[in-house]
Amino acid sequence: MSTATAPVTTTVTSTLLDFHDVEMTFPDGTVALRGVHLTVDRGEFVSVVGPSGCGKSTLLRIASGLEHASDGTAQVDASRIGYVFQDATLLPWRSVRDNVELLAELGGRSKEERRAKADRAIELVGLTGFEKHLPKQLSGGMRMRTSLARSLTLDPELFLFDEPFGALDEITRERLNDELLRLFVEQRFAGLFITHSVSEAVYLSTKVVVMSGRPGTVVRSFDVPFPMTRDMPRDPDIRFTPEFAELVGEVSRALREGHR
Ligand SMILES: Nc1ncnc2c1ncn2[C@@H]1O[C@H](COP(=O)(O)OP(=O)(O)OP(=O)(O)O)[C@@H](O)[C@H]1O
Repeated sequence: MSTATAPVTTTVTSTLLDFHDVEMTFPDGTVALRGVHLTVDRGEFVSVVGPSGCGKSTLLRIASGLEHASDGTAQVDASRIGYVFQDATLLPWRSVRDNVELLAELGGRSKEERRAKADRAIELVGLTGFEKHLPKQLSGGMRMRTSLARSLTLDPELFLFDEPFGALDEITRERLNDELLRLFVEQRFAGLFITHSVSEAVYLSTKVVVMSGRPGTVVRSFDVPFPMTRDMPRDPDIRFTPEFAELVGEVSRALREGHR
C-alpha cells in the first residue's frame, strides 16, 4: 500500500483533467481506485458509469482537490471548478438568491457584484421569480437548479457532477438533462458527470467511461457520435432511435462485463 500523496497540479493545455495511473487507498486499507487513466478536454462532457462502491465519488473528490490520490498523477488545469452533489446542499434559512450568492460571498465579492452574478445564474437555470423562496418552498428539481446556479456563479471551467439528478423523477430528470446540455453548450465548461443511468450518460455526453467494480478502474470508453450544437444541444428524440439504443446496449454490456 502506498502512503505518499499525489496532489492535484496545474499546467496550461487543452486538457483540463488528466489522471494517469491514479490509485486511492484509504488509511483503513480500502483500495478504492487502481490504475485509473482518464482525461477530460475542453469541450468534452464525460460521464462515468460503474457499479456502486467502485470509487466514482472518490474520483470526483480527487478531481476537486478535496482528496489526494495515494499514487499516480492527478492533474487538473482549471482554476474554477464547479461541484454539484446528489443532494442540493442548500442552507434552509437562506432564500434562493442568498443560497446562490453564497460562493461569491465566501469569495469576498461586493454585494452588487454577487447580486448581479446570482441573478444571471438564476436566470440561466430558469428560476427567475423564485429568488425570495426558501428551499422548503421548492420542488426537488428547483432545489437542484438552485444548486446548479450557485456553482455557475463561479464561471467554472470544469464542472463536476456527482449524480445530481438521481433522486428526481424521470420527467424532471429528462428536463434537467436538457437544461444541463443547454448550459454546457452556452457556458462552455467541460463536464465530468457521475450517474447510475446508462441512458442519461449517453444522452448527455460526448464520451462515456465505464468503470469496473472496486478497486475501480476504467474498463471501456465510448465516444458518443450524436451531434451537439449551440442551437440544438441534443435532439431529445435521439433517445428513441435504434442508434441510441445500440450504444446504450454496448455501454450496459461493458458495465456488466466489468462487474464480473
Ligand atoms: N474515507 C474513506 N475511508 C475508507 N473507505 C472509503 C472512504 N471513502 C470511500 N470509501 C470506500 O471506497 C469505495 C469507493 O467509494 P465511493 O463513494 O467513491 O464509491 P461510488 O462508486 O461513488 O459509490 P456509489 O455509486 O454507491 O455512490 C467504497 O468501498 C467506500 O466504502
